[in-house]
Parts: sequence; C-alpha cells; structure tokens
Amino acid sequence: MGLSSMATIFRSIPRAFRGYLCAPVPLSARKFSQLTDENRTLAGKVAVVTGSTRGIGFAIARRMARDGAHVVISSRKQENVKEAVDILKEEGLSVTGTVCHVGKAEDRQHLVTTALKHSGGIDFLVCVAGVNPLVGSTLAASEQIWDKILDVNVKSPALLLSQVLPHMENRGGGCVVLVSSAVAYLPVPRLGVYNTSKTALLGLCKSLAVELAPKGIRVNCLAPGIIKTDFSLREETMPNMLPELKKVFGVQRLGEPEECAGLVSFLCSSDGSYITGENIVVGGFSPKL
Ligand SMILES: NC(=O)c1ccc[n+]([C@@H]2O[C@H](COP(=O)([O-])OP(=O)(O)OC[C@H]3O[C@@H](n4cnc5c(N)ncnc54)[C@H](O)[C@@H]3O)[C@@H](O)[C@H]2O)c1
Repeated sequence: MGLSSMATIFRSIPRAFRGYLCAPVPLSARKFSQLTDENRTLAGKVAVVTGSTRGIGFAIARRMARDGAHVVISSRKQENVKEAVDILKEEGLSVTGTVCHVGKAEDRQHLVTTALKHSGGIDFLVCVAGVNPLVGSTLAASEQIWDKILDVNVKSPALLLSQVLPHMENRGGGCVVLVSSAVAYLPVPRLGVYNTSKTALLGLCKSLAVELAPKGIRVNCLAPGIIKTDFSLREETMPNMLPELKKVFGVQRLGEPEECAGLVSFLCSSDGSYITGENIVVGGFSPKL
C-alpha cells in the first residue's frame, strides 16, 4: 500500500481516534478505539470531574472521555492539570482542564465557566476531590481539621453542584456522582473525622436525589474500598486493613482506580437512567452484608 493511500485511510478515521494509531497503546485503549462516535455511551455530553489529575479521579476522567464525553479535568495545581490533560489528549481524547481547589468559590466558578466553553452546558458532575489530613483521635481533632475535612469532602460538592445546577437544568437533566468511601459503613480506627465526612456524603446523596429528581437530575454515590492510589498507599492504615477484610469478607487484593471508573460511566449513561439515590461500594466486598 502506498503512502498516499495510507494517508487517505488515516484522514478517514475520526480525529479523536488517530492518536491510537500513532503510538503503542495498552489493550484496554485499543478496545475503546474500536467504538465509533455514535455508539459511545456518553457521546456529545460534557463532564466535570474534580480531583481528576491522578488516582481514582484520573481513571474516571479517562474512562468518561473514552466513552465519548468531553471531560473537564481539575485539581489544585496547574502543573498536575497540564500533565493530566496532555496525557489524555495524547490518547486522542476530548479534554480540557483548569485549576480548581474545590474549597474556593472563585475556583469553582472558573471550573464551571471552563466547562461551558465546550458546548454551553454541563451534563455530568463527578466530585472526587477529597482529603484526610488527620490520623488520630476524633475528639482530639482541632476545629481547623474539622473545617478542612468537612469543607473539602462534604460542603464543596454541594456548593459546586449549586453553581452547576442551572447549566444541567438547561440541558433538561443530568447525573451527579459523589465519591464517598466504604469507611462510611465500616469506620477505620483513627480516621474518625474522615469517616464522618464520608458518611455525611451518603446523606447528601439521598437528600439531593430526592430534591433534584423533579429536575431530571440523578445523584448517586460511589463508595470505593481500598484502591491502589497515592492517597491510600501513603497512609498505612488502609493497606493494613487488607488482612482484616480477607479474614471477614474474603477480599483477595486491593482495587485498581479503573475498577471504580466503569461504574461512574455506567451511572452517567442511559443504562443508568433509572438509578438515583444509591450508594454503591466498589471494594471487592459488601459492608452491607
Ligand atoms: N484510594 C482509596 O482507597 C479510597 C477509598 C475510598 C475513598 N476514596 C476517595 O476517593 C477520592 C479520590 O482518592 P484517590 O485515592 O484517588 O486520591 P489521590 O490522592 O490519588 O487523588 C486525589 C485527587 O484529589 C485532588 N484534590 C485533593 N484535594 C483537593 C482540593 N481541595 N481541590 C481539588 N482537588 C483536590 C488531588 O490533587 C488529586 O488529584 C477521595 O475523595 C477519597 O476520599 C479513596
């Protein structure tokens, strides 16, 4: 085959998939590249994902973009945002990014404005950003610690959603996924304030699901078990729980961020269109048994 006919074939391939042809890609990426634009489950939609430059948030952003959404990446540091956006663009995915510390109102507004630039609306909001600055006694936690954990983990998703809401309503509906944790059901010792914040998210999910149902907006919660990320591996408490989980629930291994991402994409897709107010654990076990 001549070079010119190869170039013709290359040009006939949608731009978003050309990146896959130019570099060696893992099997999973090849699988996604075989989908056409029309049968991608999130095609034509816009997703905002907080805390998405690494770990679970990055895996969710990548998966939603592979499933056809335009994804707005964000986290606190510009260099991390740039790196994540560059990686996903290199894969031929439709992404933009901006700095957003979810605790700062002006950053949240900027995130919304950035998302609106793509096609004037927002369909999905995935609130992944979360912190845990304390390992220790719950009652010895300072007011500052309480404020930081509750501000970032609980208040920010609600405040960001209030800024996103009019733009979801304009689209005739939407889907929100909050990221809680299995610790909402099985509290980990010495992570009391964090446990409390993640339990509060289950309540937020239920209340918002009821409040927003008339607007066609669904709200669900992903509750990861122990997933291999900087967040969990940095903190010894989490991996050390594996033997306990093995003993009680038969859990064999830690989870991968990608194992959380599929659920989020499913919930946002039309396959999840009759699911709201649910808290779903992705942890290799169910603490609800
Ligand atoms: N990894 C686990 O085992 C696990 C288990 C249960 C729940 N979670 C939850 O999943 C979420 C993601 O965790 P991860 O393990 O991927 O962590 P991670 O540390 O790998 O990633 C966290 C991301 O959030 C961003 N972030 C942190 N604070 C932020 C803020 N104030 N504003 C904006 N972005 C901020 C970070 O920059 C990063 O991109 C968190 O909410 C965490 O509580 C994680």
